[in-house]
Amino acid sequence: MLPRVLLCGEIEYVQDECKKMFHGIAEVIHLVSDSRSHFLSSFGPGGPYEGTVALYRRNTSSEVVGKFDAPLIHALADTSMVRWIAQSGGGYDEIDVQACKERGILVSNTPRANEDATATATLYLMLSCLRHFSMAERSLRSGTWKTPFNAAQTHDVTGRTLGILGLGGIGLRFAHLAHAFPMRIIYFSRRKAESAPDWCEYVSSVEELCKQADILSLHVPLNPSTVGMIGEKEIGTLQRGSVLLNTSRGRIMDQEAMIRALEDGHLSSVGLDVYPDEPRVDPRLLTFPRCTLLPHIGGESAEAWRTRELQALGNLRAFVLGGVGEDIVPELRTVIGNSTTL
Ligand SMILES: O=C(O)C(=O)CO
Repeated sequence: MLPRVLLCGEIEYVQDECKKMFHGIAEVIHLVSDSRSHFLSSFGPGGPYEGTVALYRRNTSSEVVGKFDAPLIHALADTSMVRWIAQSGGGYDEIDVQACKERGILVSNTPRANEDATATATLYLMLSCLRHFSMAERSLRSGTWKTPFNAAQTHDVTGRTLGILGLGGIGLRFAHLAHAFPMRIIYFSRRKAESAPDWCEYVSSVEELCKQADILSLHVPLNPSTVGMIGEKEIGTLQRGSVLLNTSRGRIMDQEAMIRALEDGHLSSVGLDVYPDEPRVDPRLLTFPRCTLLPHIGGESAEAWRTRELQALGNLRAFVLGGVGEDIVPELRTVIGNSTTL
């Protein structure tokens, strides 16, 4: 019997490639569960997922199965042969990687795949927040032409200082896109990025970044050390009238502090693609017409989706063939070699 690979979330863009990639080496099966308990009880003998050694995972699967939190990972390790989870997406905050580490399950993600899409979305948010493009379009569509758009409250990009928090793939790509404009670009990362161009200045702390920037853009992954990283103190350190952009994860921001700063005008607007409790959007955010709000579509373009599906499946294929795939998430890189073979 061939080992089985379970798709927790559909492949939409590379179905033919998927068939070819696993032909003769693994049987690709689909999620049939309608609940978390059914999912977890289906890996045993005679169950629909018997013989599954690896999972492909999209965040959409959490609607049925829930997040891959510690209880799910432990149950999976107890009841199945699953040793690899290939997350489709750059963010893997819905998977408890520490629990995976304890149980010898490796996790890969798809860095690079949606760098361009997410950086472009961030650029759009920056321009829209400064020039109120989203508000202007809403006024046209509602039949009021330019009202309540008010040019006196909009601003050019020229001369602004863009502060980038996290110069990984997306942060760096955004820096390159923004460099087309006459602005100063600074960044803070845990360490100085070797790939940073000369014009992208390193500052030594988040505080310094907030002091100098009048547009702050967040590009760090969500993990226990980044939850609430931008809160009251950091927002207060930004200059009055600053703009905040977030295309990473909602919980990196303290949403209450952000809303208070919008209410008292300390932040002139925010451009968001992500929220702490998606798909719920705090209704208070909808009352600030100058903010641009997207429904977490930053990383979604046809090219990005295709690339991330291929990359995640490639990681699974490498695991099935050789016991280890690529793109293992940083927290688990030291585990390679333990418990990963079929
Ligand atoms: O790749 C991800 O994790 C995303 O959230 C894309 O927006």
